Amino acid sequence: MFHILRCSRLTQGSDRLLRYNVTKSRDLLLHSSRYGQRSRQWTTYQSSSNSTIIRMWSQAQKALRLVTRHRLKSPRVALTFVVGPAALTLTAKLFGTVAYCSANFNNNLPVKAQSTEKIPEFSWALLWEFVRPQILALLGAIILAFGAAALNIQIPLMLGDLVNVVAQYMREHVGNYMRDIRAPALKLLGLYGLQGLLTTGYIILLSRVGESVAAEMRKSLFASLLRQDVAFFDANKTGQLVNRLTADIQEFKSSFKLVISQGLRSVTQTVGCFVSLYVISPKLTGLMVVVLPCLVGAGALIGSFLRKLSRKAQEQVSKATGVADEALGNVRTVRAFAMEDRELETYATEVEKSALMNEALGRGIAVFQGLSNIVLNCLVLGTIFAGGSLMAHNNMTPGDLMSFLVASQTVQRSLASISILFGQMVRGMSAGARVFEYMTLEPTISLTGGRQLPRESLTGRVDFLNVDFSYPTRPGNQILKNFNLTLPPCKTVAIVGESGGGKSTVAALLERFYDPSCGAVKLDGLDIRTLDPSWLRGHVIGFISQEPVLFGTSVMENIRFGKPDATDAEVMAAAKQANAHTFITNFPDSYDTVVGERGVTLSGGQKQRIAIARALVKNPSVLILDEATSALDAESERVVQEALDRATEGRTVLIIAHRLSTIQGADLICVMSSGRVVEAGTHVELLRRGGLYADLIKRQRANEQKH
Ligand SMILES: Nc1ncnc2c1ncn2[C@@H]1O[C@H](COP(=O)(O)OP(=O)(O)OP(=O)(O)O)[C@@H](O)[C@H]1O
Repeated sequence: MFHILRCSRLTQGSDRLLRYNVTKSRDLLLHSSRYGQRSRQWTTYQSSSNSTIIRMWSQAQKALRLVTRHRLKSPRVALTFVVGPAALTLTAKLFGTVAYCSANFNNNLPVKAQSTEKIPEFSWALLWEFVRPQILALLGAIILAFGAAALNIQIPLMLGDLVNVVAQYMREHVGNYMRDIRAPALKLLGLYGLQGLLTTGYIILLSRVGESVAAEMRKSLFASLLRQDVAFFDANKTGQLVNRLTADIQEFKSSFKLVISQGLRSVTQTVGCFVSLYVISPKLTGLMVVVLPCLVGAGALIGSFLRKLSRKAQEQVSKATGVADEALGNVRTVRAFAMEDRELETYATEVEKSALMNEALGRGIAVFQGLSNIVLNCLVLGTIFAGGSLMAHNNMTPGDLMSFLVASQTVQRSLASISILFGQMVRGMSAGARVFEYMTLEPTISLTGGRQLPRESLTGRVDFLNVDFSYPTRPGNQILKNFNLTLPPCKTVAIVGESGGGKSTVAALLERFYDPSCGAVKLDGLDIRTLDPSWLRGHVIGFISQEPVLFGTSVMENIRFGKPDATDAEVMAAAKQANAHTFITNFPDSYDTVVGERGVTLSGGQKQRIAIARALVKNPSVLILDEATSALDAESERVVQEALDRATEGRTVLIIAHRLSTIQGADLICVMSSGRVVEAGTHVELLRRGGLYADLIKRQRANEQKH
């Protein structure tokens, strides 16, 4: 029965592990679930230990009844009947649980935490900044946890007193059993009650501290991430950044809480119970001091082997999850190519590999547990033999032996938990260090600071003067070389040229997403590096891209994104200018229509017109259109083009174009090649010149005729 129970718990453990990994890609779920698992496991571990003591006591009572019935008065026999079976159950159960928990705890290590990626340094000073506002609650939690641990040291001694009363009554059959047992029993009960209260108190306080520290860390990290340069996001994957915001902070919070509560408790109990053990029986304690380190060492060896197995299994599960994540994320492409079966096959292969690895891990855990049970039962038997011999020579009472066994279990349990907590602390500090790394990162282009020009006097003239530029992620690849271009106020300038020639890069420099390595970008004759970047992006420049990104909120909120304090009337005026008002008001919820994730419920043309309204609501002096109509069909293009023509009136406009038909009316067309402008003029002038532009037009017309 015991074995079946254990097996079922093992299976549950693997299932949980698998579920946990399957949700890995969904960071938020993963981490709440991971924490859930950890606290569940910890509770299992704790409650099973506590229930073991209760079970031990009830078994001892059963044995006592047996002894009384058979009038067995010899202490040796009493020992065998009373303490022996109970202690055997206790130790087997306790260490079985410890083995299970240690193995399973390690199963749940995040792959990332074990990977070989460079780990930044942990900053205690920064942690202090977050903990300081909660210092009173934290001190309160520490005091309560310390009190609970101190009481736990008393429990074995009081259990011993209780057993001594029982044993004496059995031996002598004098006195009033109920009267004699009442005082120690009530004392023990009071102790349990007080310990329960202290435990509740410190868990509540610690959870308050943990949650508030984690929330502040999240806010601070998110604020720091939002401040970073665009180049930072070129170099770091969004998933990894979100991971720091969720997984790492969750890991740090769990470790912080566990290390303070359980760590303090375990260390206090280990030291306290060890002193108790020595006071009860120095000889037996000496024996334990010799044997215990050998067992702990052997356990650590097997544990490290299991950890390696666990890591491999988890990496495999992550791989399988990656396949599912990609297929589900790109389900339209999978459907369009009818690749469902192939995706399923790939996923199934990866899942089967991970199942095999987890099975091997399960076998390893089973062997570990089996061995632990055997060794620990032998240990208890040894203690009983040695203790029995001491009792036979009247050097120990049954109560002392009971106290010794319970206290030694507390020591073993505390040692096991310290070893687990040590690993947890290392992981927590690594996670914290990763969080602090980005929290302290200073962007090279700050969000604010610099001049803001009066709106009335702003002409909107833009100059690119001798600009050289390479992307920070590819410093060896120079995109712009001595690039010069002027956008005269209220004129439309189009840039055309080969794909990858650097047209969008010009727009990115104007928005000051990057700074040129040489030369300058000027607005109204002022280097934009001297201007306030938030003012520049928020008030001066409007940007409409080929694939507009909308947020999953209402149409109203999406347009207002361009100017948070815009009134409803301003939003509607912008929508009218963008040819969007009619289709928006045709929706049943009008401007309150929720557009779905990234605007998935709208057509391409509708999305684009909302994006135009979003750009127009801030009434920008300079408008950048990056291939704004190239993703649309002919009818949508016509409607959007109409909106754009209206939107560009009275502004300086930079059009980045592929389809040359849309820019023929531009005041100036610049042809880019090898990172610089090689031809410039109007459509007619350039055609007449018969250079690169004329070639591009010819090629495009030929292509159109072919189709
Ligand atoms: N964030 C980035 N990090 C590194 N390199 C980049 C980045 N963005 C673009 N590039 C590179 O810079 C070069 C110019 O890209 P850009 O997008 O400016 O070209 P483009 O002329 O707009 O191209 P297309 O017409 O195809 O959109 C390309 O070689 C591209 O690979």
